[in-house]
Amino acid sequence: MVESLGMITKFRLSRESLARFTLMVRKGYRDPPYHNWLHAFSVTHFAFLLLQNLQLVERGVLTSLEALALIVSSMCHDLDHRGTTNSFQVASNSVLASLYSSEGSVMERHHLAQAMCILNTDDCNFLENLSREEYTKFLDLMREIILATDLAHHLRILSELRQVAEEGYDSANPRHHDLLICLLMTAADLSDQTKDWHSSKHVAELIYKEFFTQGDLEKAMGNMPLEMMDREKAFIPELQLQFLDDVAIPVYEIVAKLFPEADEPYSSIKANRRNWSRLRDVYKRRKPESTSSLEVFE
Ligand SMILES: Cc1nc2ccc(C(=O)NCC(C)C)cc2n2c(-c3cc(OC(C)(C)C)ccc3Cl)nnc12
Ligand SMILES: [Mg+2]
Ligand SMILES: [Zn+2]
Repeated sequence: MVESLGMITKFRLSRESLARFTLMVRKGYRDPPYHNWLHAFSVTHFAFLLLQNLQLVERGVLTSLEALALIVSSMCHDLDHRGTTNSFQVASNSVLASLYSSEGSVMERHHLAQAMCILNTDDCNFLENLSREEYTKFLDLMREIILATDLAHHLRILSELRQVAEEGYDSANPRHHDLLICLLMTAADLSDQTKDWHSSKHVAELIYKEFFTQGDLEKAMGNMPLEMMDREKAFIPELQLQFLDDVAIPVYEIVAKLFPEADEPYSSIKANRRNWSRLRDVYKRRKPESTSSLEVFE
C-alpha cells in the first residue's frame, strides 16, 4: 500500500526497515475479539483506499507527509489494546491509568507510546531518510492522529467538522488539514460498518463480545457496568442504531459532503442501519424470555 502510494520513492523509505516495522507492529497487537491486528490492518486498508480513490495528495488536499502519517498511524492506532475502555482502565486502577489518566485518552496515549517505541527499535526506523524537520512534523502528526481515535476527542470536534463540510475545505487553512486528517482516521476506524451487512454484523458481534467480557469483569469487581456492556441488559439492535445515528453515520455523511465521489460508504452504512432497524423490530416482538443478547447474531 505504501509503495503504490509512491511513498517509498518520495520519502526514500528503507523497504527492509518498513517490513521489520510492520512485523513489529503486528506483534504489538494482542488477540481480543475485535481490537487485534486484523482490525488495524482493515483500518489501514480503508485509509489507503481513501487516499487512492479520492486522490487526496494529487489534488493538494493533504500533503504526502500527512498521507504517510495517516497510513502509519492507522497501523499503530490500537497497539497493545486489551479489549477494555478508557474508563475501565481508571476503574480497575490499571498501570496504564496510573501512567496516563491525568491527561485522559489513556488507551490512545498507550497506543502512541507503543508506536514510538517500535519506531525507535533498531532497524525498524524506516523514516531515517526524512529530514529532521519532516521527521519532527511526522511525529507531531502521528501523535495528533492516534490521540484523535479517542471517541471523546471525535465528539469534541464533531461540530467543527460539520462546519468545514458546510463552508467547504480550504487546503490553505492548517486547521482544516488537522480536522480532515482526524475525520479520515475516524472514518477508517469505523469502516467495518460500511461493509456488506454480513461482515458489519459479524464485527458488531466481536465488539459486543469485548464489551460483555468487560461488563463481566466490572460485575466481578463489584461495579455496575454500562447497559451496553451488560450481557443481561443490552438490546444490541437498539444500541447499534444509537451508535450508527450518533457517531458512525455522521462521519460518512461529512466525508460524502466534502468528497461527493465518496458516497459509497455513506449509502452502505445507511443500508446497514435499515437492517439493524429490521432486526430490532423482529426481536422487539419476540418474548423477553430470549436468552443472551448475542442471540441476535444467530
Ligand atoms: C459497531 C460499533 N459499535 C460501537 C458501539 C459503542 C461504542 C462506544 O465506544 N460507545 C461508548 C461507550 C463505550 C462509553 C463503540 C462502537 N464501535 C467502535 C468504536 C469506535 C471508537 O472510536 C471512534 C472510532 C473515534 C468512533 C472507539 C472504540 C470503538 Cl469499539 N467501532 N465500531 C463500533
Ligand atoms: Mg482505539
Ligand atoms: Zn480502532
